[in-house]
Parts: sequence; structure tokens; C-alpha cells
Amino acid sequence: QNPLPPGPPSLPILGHALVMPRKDQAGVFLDWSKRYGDVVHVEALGQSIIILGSHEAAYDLLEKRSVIYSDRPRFPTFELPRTTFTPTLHGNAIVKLLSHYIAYGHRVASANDPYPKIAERVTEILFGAGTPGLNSVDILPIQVRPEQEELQRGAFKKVQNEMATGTARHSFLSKHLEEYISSGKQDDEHLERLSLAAYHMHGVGFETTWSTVESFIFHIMRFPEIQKRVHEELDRVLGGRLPDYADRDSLPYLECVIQESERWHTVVPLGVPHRVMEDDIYRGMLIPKGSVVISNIQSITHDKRVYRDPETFLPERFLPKPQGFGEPIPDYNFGYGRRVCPGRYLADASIWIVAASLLTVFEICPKKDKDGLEVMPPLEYNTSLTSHPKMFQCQFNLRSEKMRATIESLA
Ligand code: HEM
Repeated sequence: QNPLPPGPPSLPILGHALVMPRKDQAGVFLDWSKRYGDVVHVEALGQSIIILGSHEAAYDLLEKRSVIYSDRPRFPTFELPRTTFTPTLHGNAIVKLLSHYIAYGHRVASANDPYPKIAERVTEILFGAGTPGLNSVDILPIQVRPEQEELQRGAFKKVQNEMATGTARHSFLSKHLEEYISSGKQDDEHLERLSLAAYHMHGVGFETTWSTVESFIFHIMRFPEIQKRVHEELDRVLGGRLPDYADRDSLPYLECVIQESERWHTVVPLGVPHRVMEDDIYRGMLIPKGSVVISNIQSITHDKRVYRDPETFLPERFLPKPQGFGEPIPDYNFGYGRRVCPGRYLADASIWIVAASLLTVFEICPKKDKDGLEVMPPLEYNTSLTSHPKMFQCQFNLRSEKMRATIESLA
């Protein structure tokens, strides 16, 4: 007799090779969470999948029980390294690294530069298939590795060659390669991990950060009153100069707008799946060993019990009471527990400086048609593992002649 309790509410296999919805997984999962509860069990080709639809459930399992919830399913599309990442991406080191092209020390020189194209290709491979562990490439073992390896090795070799000729810029990879060379060790596995780490830093960091910036532009353009308030704050605090990281604490409203943009439309709507390493019991339900565990971050950031009127873009929700509502900053955008995003400080710093600089210099408006009327693009996104606005047009208007001079002085 099995002493274990039954699992969470189970959805039937839908008579399709893959039970997972192919489109708008986050939306469908949110609907399941509303109907069946915030812990739902699905099976796809014999694989147990647990979908967590609330911060409470995600925190209880992925954070508090992270000892057994920190494994990953195997993602042929997306082998994630960890070892060499975390130390470099903390605190002030990030601000120093930001002035370089971070993974490989490469600066884009012209529109013909091959590196942005490589980054795009990496992004397509890593993100195009959908959420790792839930997409057809990962469930059915189709090989995509050779192409990935070619991109990874090419960029790695380039930095090795630059180091040999003394032309390498300071970067994540050059720093770690220098350490490796001076250690005098011969360790091919270490080199392989390093090469993979730089490749993912480039691919993962580029796509997530850029999607967040794109969404910020897309969102701020829709709310001219909010943009005006940010402009007022920037002008009052900076007095017409460009922002610096030291200004961050003095710009609380801008901070709220950036956080609200990230909450309103989450860039990694379903996080990255975890895998539970032992049978576990939660609220009297069995979570079977080996289950893939998904946190539905988009649903967590739209939880009515935490965020009033979650569909409304309301930056002041994060301001302390009584000016605002004291609602929590959506840190869960970066995941949970031991697998939390190691690039979060880097991403946060990069997004802040881009948003602050753009709004100091520009007013961002929808593009005008031939009659001079603004055409607001529809609120539509392309979503796979990451989510970003569908291609849209907008206009960056310089806010003053002084800003023109400031920008020209930087060129
Ligand atoms: C706004 C930008 C970003 C967002 C929203 C984001 C979000 C996430 C999320 C949700 C996870 C999964 C966490 C979990 O499993 O619970 C993750 C993992 C990861 N992220 Fe990020 N990320 C961002 C930027 C970056 C950057 C800039 C880098 C690297 C430079 C990076 C590198 C990674 C890596 C390597 C992992 C896997 C960690 C592991 O498996 O242990 N991310 N990220």
C-alpha cells in the first residue's frame, strides 16, 4: 500500500503528442491556476509537470525547500552553467564591467559587425523554441548542439587569439582566462565550462536585458502623463546633466516606473523550470520525484491579492504608504532559490542606466502618420522563453538643444 497522498489536481492528457499549449503558455497556465488552484499537475509523455501559480507556492517550494528543488530538467537547447558566473556578477564589479562588452570584450564598431548577428543567432537558438523543458525540441531530443557549439567556440577562439596578441579587452572571458593561464593548470573541462559560461552570458544576458529595455520603451510611450512626471523628476534632480548610478536613490519615481514596466509585462513569463530531486509532500499533495516545476511569474506579478488592479500600469503602487500602496517590488522576475538569476544585478544596473539616460535626453512618443496623428501600436508581444513587444515604431524627440549638445559631445 502506498502511504503517500495523491498528487495535486491533475489535468487530463489532451490526446495530443504534447499536452503543453504551444501559444500563450503563461496565459493558459494562469487560467488553469484560477480553475484548479495554485499548484497544478500535468503529464506530457509521461513527464510530470507541476505549475505553481502563486508567490506563496513558488516561495514555499523553490526557496524554502531549495535543497530538493534546485535541479534542472535537461534542456538540450539550453545547458545552463553556473560555477563560473556568480562571483563576477555582484555589486560594484558590475558597474565596472558595464563599460565593456561584457562577455567577450568586444565593442560593436559598425552595422556590418558580425557579433550582433552572432548574438541574434544565439538568441534564436536559445529562446526560439520556447520555455526550456516545455518545448518540442527539449521533450523530443532533436539535436541543435552542433550549431551552438560552432558559435560558442568561434567567439572563444577569438578572445584566445586576442590574448595571444595582447589586443584583448577586459571582459568576463579574458579575466577568467588570465586566471586560468596564471594557475598553470591543464584542465580542458574548466575551459569548456568557461567557454559555455561566456556564450550564455552573451546570449541569455543580451536577450533578457534587451527585451526588458524594449518593453520599457513600449510601455512608457503609452503613458505620456507618467513620462512627464519622470521628466520632471529627472530635471529636478539632474539639472540637465546625464544620470549616473549615484543618482539612483534620488530618482524614486523613475525606479517605480521601471519596476512597474517589468511587473506589468514579465520578460521571462514562466521562469526557467526546476526539477524536484525527491518525492515531496506539499499541502497534503504528493509532488513526485523528477517532476518539472514551473513558476508562472506572469501570474505571480498579476496576483490580485498582492497587486491592486494588476492590469493597470500604476508605478506608485511601489511607493511607501501613504504616497503609494507599499506593494512588493517584483524580484521574482529573476526566479527563486538556488537557481535565481546570477545576472540579476547586472541586468538591473544595465536597465536602469539605459532607462534613466533615454528619458533624460528624449521624449518617447508613438510615430506620427502622414497627417501628423500619433499611431499607437497595439499592445502585442512575441513570447517564447522570453517575451518582448512585437515590432513597433516610435519616435525619440530630443528634449532640448542642450541635450543635443550633450549627445554630440559624446559622439
Ligand atoms: C531582465 C533581465 C533578466 C531576467 C528577467 C532574467 C530572468 C531569469 C530567470 C527567471 C531565471 C531562472 C531562475 C530560476 O530558475 O528560478 C534566470 C536564470 C539565469 N540567468 Fe537570468 N535574467 C536576466 C538577465 C540575465 C543576465 C544579464 C545574465 C547573464 C549575464 C543572466 C544569466 C542567467 C543564467 C546563467 C541563469 C541560469 C542560472 C542557473 O541555472 O542556475 N540573466 N534568469
